[in-house]
This record gives sequence, structure tokens and C-alpha cells, in this order.
Amino acid sequence: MELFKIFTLESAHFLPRVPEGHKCRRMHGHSFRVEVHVSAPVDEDAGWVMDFADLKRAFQPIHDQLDHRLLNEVDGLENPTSENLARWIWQRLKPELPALSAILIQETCTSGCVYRGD
Ligand SMILES: Nc1nc2c(c(=O)[nH]1)N=C([C@H](O)[C@H](O)COP(=O)(O)OP(=O)(O)OP(=O)(O)O)CN2
Ligand SMILES: [Zn+2]
Repeated sequence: MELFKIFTLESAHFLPRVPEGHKCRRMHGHSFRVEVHVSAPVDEDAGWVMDFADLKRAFQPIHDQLDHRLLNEVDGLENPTSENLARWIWQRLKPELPALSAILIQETCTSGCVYRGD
């Protein structure tokens, strides 16, 4: 069974490696939508894979590091594309959440990425 919880990050960023004149070279902000997915069997006693509250607890330190921040200033996010953000979150969450199966980042209503580990 796959379980997910959705989080929102209000964060600013700019993309330093896009060509001169590209709109994303300018600092701008997004309400990033982050989906954290875990995949594990349903515990038949509890009737759930895990408590959604435990997912929230695991994500909290990530939220604290990224919410209302300029992502470029965060260690390891100097080039904060959706792809790099997904991998950054995965690397920090996987040790806390071994059942982690996917990180989905939605930057705008129409753009995003899904990372399922390497
Ligand atoms: N592969 C990637 N491409 C782009 C990324 C990214 O992280 N990975 N990021 C951006 C920008 O941050 C931009 O804010 C979002 O891009 P875009 O979808 O082009 O935004 P729009 O709202 O302008 O989209 P429209 O559908 O054209 O209105 C750019 N590319
Ligand atoms: Zn952007």
C-alpha cells in the first residue's frame, strides 16, 4: 500500500545556471507542493501503513529548513531546481523514513517532478 502526505513550502529561489535573460534567473517565489510517499504493507492490527502524524513529524525538520527561505542559501541547494529539491529532500528523509518511496515536487500548477530514488 502506498500512503502519501502533502506539504506546502512558501519559498523563494532563482536558477543560477539558466542562460542570461531566462526568467528563472530572477529571484521569484513559489508555493511548492511536496508529496511524500511511503510504501509498506498495511499493519492489520492498526489498519494502517503508518500514522499520518508520523509522516508529518518526519517532514517537520525539512519544512523548518526550507519554508520562508531563499532556497539558494540552503546548504546543498545552491541550484534549487525541482529535481535537485526532490533529491535533497529524499536524502534527508530516507534515513528517518525507510519506507519512503517517492517525493513529488510541484513548483507551479503545471510543472513538477517525481523522484523515486536512484
Ligand atoms: N526541469 C526544470 N525546468 C524548470 C525548472 C525546474 O526546476 N526544472 N524551474 C523553472 C522555474 O523555477 C519556473 O518558476 C517554473 O517554470 P515554468 O513551468 O516555466 O513556470 P510558468 O508558470 O511560467 O509556466 P507556464 O506554463 O509557461 O505558464 C523553469 N524550468
Ligand atoms: Zn521557480
